[in-house]
Amino acid sequence: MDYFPYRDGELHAEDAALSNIAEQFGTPCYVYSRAALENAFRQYQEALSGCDHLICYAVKANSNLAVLDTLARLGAGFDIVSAGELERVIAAGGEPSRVVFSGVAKKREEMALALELGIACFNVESAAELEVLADVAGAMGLCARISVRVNPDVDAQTHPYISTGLRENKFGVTTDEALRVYRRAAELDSIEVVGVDCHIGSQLTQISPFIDALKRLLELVDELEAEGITLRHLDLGGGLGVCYRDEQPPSIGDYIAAVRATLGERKVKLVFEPGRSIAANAGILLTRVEYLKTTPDHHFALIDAAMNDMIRPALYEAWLDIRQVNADADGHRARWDIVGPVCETGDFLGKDRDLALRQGDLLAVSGAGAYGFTMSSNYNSRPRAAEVMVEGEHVHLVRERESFADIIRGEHRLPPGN
Ligand SMILES: Cc1ncc(COP(=O)(O)O)c(C=O)c1O
Ligand SMILES: N[C@@H](CCCC[NH3+])C(=O)O
Repeated sequence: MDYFPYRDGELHAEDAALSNIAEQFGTPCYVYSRAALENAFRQYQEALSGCDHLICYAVKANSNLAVLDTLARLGAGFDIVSAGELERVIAAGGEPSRVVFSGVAKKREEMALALELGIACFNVESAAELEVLADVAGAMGLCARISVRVNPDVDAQTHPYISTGLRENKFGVTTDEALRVYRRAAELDSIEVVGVDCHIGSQLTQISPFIDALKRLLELVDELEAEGITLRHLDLGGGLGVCYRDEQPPSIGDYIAAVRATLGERKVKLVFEPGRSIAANAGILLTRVEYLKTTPDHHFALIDAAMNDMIRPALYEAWLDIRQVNADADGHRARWDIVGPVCETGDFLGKDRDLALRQGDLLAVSGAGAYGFTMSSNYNSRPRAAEVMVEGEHVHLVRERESFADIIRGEHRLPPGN
């Protein structure tokens, strides 16, 4: 199902014409399809039917309240990495009892908030964190449910910046260290051991690294069981890739089926933390060509979106498809570099794209629903983009474009006379 189809020569989001959205809300603007989000989430649900599970959407991928609300209504849990993400989940109507808390450097006050709200589980990433958590929970007279994040040392075969399950990465603990952390956790009154987790990286396009990681976790589960420490859930993290260009990631169904087959008859609750595979292809970034400029070496299309709006191409050399909203455009056909207004040579959204462009044309950057807006910034004092969510032909403004007042909120000049 294509949630961003061409109809009568014009690109739409579901049944809403992108040109109307640009007219009404301006550009740059993130446009999300509610149906696409729901469809991806339901694929996880269907693949996990008949099996005790919790699908904790990774809030960092796209934390807009409307996105969280959409998923919460389908029964999603949430994977968070900060108190701010937890507050967002609550603000969107999510259930704290379905939240897992990942992150290598949780602060005491973040732990306290999560304990007060009664989250499902802390994914503990070090022995030192366990001690602090036990102390915070003890002082509150509460018990913290924990899982230990294991770094299984498997190669996720993805971009090095988004690979997290190798020995040299900062995430989690080795399996040997995990045994020690679990033994210590079992001794602490304010800690309840409930699970084990890992997250080996993002944008994985093969199943085998997931299965290798799972097998290592299962060995650990058995070792712990032999010591009398029983785990109730197994959290494989997120990481399933999507097709941005020509990648062929496994389908959600095939991935989950492979996990279930590896588990066999074991009775353990399965937890997943998908982000990208739910949100990436549910969003586009709508932008307008401000100017065209041809130099001796290059054709540049200067657009009104920039690396501050979508940093993935600059940060990971990520490739995102760029389509013309008007399919019948009869502009200047050339191989264009699609670049933004920011004063950095790395400010590009695409290079060498075969398009027929005119000044004023609208472009849609695909695969922008995950790690798009959430990684945006105010660099160059640019207001962050508006976000809209489409439902059929209805378009809801789900985040207003920032104003200059928003940008300088909280800043102060020096006191007069100094
Ligand atoms: C702990 C954890 N869980 C889940 C995710 C979501 O990953 P993805 O968006 O690749 O599914 C991430 C980000 O990579 C993460 O760090
Ligand atoms: N931000 C990354 C994904 C990292 C996920 C965080 N562990 C991306 O855009 O691909």
